Amino acid sequence: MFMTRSLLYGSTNLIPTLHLLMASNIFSIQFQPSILRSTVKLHFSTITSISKAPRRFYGAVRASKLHQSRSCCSDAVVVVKDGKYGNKQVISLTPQIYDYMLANVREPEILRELREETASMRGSQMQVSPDQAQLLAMLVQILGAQRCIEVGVYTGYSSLAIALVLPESGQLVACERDAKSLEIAKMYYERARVSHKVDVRHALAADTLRSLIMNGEAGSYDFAFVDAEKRMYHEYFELLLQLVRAGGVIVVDNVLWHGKVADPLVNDPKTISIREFNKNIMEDSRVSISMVPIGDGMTICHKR
Ligand SMILES: C[S@@+](CC[C@H](N)C(=O)[O-])C[C@H]1O[C@@H](n2cnc3c(N)ncnc32)[C@H](O)[C@@H]1O
Repeated sequence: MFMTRSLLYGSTNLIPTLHLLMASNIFSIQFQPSILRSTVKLHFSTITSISKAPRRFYGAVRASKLHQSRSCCSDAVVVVKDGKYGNKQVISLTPQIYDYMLANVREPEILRELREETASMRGSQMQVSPDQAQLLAMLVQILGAQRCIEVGVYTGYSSLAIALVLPESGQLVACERDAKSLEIAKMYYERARVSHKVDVRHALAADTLRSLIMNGEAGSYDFAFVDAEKRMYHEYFELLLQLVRAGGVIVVDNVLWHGKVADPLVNDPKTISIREFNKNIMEDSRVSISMVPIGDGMTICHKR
């Protein structure tokens, strides 16, 4: 069983929140006792029929009363009761369903090895999950990206997933402030024979992004992934918006922040920063957006 960060954080932070929301009748989801016992693997929720559902619907999921359907997997399927949208069904990821999903991820062997080697390391819950890495790699491939930036490398799981699908002439600028975790990342770039595609920048990410702009590289990148300091999301995004070309993509991780962004009682600086980021991006006509409930939530921003 993979322990993604969203699953882990769900255990400690979401239960009180869920109880609170249930008490306030904002929504009700009945968890199986067995699920509660293994709450380390409780996942917030995710949505099926993304292509069919109107974007507004996702807001309705958060705001309206949710009623659990009585089905064979009654802890999984949630029916949204809302006159405007009909009785839409969304799925709440259980450990069983998430296991199933992960069993359907094509994780390259070298990524599996990196994940397993770093699993016991401090901060390993920060790593993107295999399903997230697969989505990032696919976006890079769909874009035909040559030039990418990652903000927040850690031991290199997501950057390696990107580098593996870049063409031989491709470049990934990998921004990380922690030298120790970069050593592991570099070792795996070597092992995967992608070192020539990765330009490692050991510095504060915002400084690196500013230096790229100063170097005349604005508008020359196809893809960027943001996964570093949460209080800097606004700044990273503004800098990356300069660096990415029209038609390019910026993916921002942790936009659901273990569910805390949806809880008005949580107001620590990181939560406020991500909540503000989410609010601002909704009104930002420079990009089209899609918030995807994968991992801890990722927003895909397409620059116009
Ligand atoms: C969530 S982890 C990145 C996980 C990585 N994307 C992966 O999948 O393995 C965030 C990383 O950002 C780095 N970081 C935090 N603030 C930073 C900053 N201001 N500049 C550069 N790196 C930073 C941390 O050291 C940490 O390694």
